[in-house]
Amino acid sequence: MKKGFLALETGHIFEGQLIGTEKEAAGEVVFNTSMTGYQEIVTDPSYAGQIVTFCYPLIGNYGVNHVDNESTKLNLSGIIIGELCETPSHHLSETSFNEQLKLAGISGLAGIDTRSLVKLIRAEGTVKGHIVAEPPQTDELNSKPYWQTPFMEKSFHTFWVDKVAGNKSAFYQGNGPHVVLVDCGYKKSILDALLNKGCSVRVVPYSTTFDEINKMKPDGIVISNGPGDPLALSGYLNEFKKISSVFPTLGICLGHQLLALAYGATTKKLKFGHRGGNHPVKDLVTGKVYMTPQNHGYVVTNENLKKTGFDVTHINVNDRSIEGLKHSFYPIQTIQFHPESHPGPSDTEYLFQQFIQQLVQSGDMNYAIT
Ligand SMILES: NC(=O)CC[C@H](N)C(=O)O
Repeated sequence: MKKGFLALETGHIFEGQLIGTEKEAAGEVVFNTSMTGYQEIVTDPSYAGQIVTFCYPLIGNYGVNHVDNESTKLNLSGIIIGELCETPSHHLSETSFNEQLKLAGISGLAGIDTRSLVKLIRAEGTVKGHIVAEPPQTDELNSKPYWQTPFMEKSFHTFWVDKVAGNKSAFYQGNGPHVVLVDCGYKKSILDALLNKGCSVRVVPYSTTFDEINKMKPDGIVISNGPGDPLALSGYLNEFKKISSVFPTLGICLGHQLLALAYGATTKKLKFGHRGGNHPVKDLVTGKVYMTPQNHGYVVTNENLKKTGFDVTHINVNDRSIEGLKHSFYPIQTIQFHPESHPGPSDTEYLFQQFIQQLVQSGDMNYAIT
């Protein structure tokens, strides 16, 4: 394997071996603490613009299959791992992780001391990084243009430029409530969670207007997860507000942030984000704490929240940040974490159940939730 380097905005350089397509890559360097689920992570659209460091030391050991992809593409900019396993063992495995990276045109580095990299990110905050074949010169490392790309500010729109060509609205017939899934870069597991409960689901792009959605006569709306800074969608907030003030709405991750912004809340960037499979979240209504899968760099803040009509329903037990909101007047529930899991625990799947129950009741439907 060829030598390769991770150069960080802080001036630190890590040496490892190039994997995947062995091309140069750049992005915001983040870390994920999940012990399994690398296939779901690399295919989760929310990582667009980011280089993901896997904290778990061995990656690739159970290979890659055709059922666990969260989207049809690998959306992240690169990956960083400790040890790459090239001899996977799993009854579903069809190819190796390295092969998957190559086919998708994604580069990465193996043999990196991920523990010290993660400690650095925790101390310095999320940093920009370049995966390169030659160690960069000091003057390059110190030059502003090298670090100028605003990965997170532009990742949503860059992701959609790539996606639009192959993405059409789709309809999936079920025998339950009709849900419009507003696609901001949705994970397949969100669609599956709704379909498994019998819903009919229409997937529409994030730019679909209230009038267009109204004509579809949905029973409810789910606004999905997605990449980048939620403020990149400022131009669409009015429509999200109109849609959610008429139809029962569930917002997940980016969808949660967008609904909060639409009603006048603010968002900020976390120092190093929440990405992993065991983030404890307290449901303030029941007092129960759930383990949740998470993947986000931005959060809704308490500032202005009173004026929005939203009440906090869930908080993060580690840093007390906002994890869920419910509107006091409109039927809107939003959550910062991922009830659809994949990867991670499905303890909060009950939120889909609650949402669908609400649609059934408001639509006066004769339908049993599975
Ligand atoms: N998973 C998501 O939807 C992430 C939302 C947003 N891009 C963030 O990083 O905070």
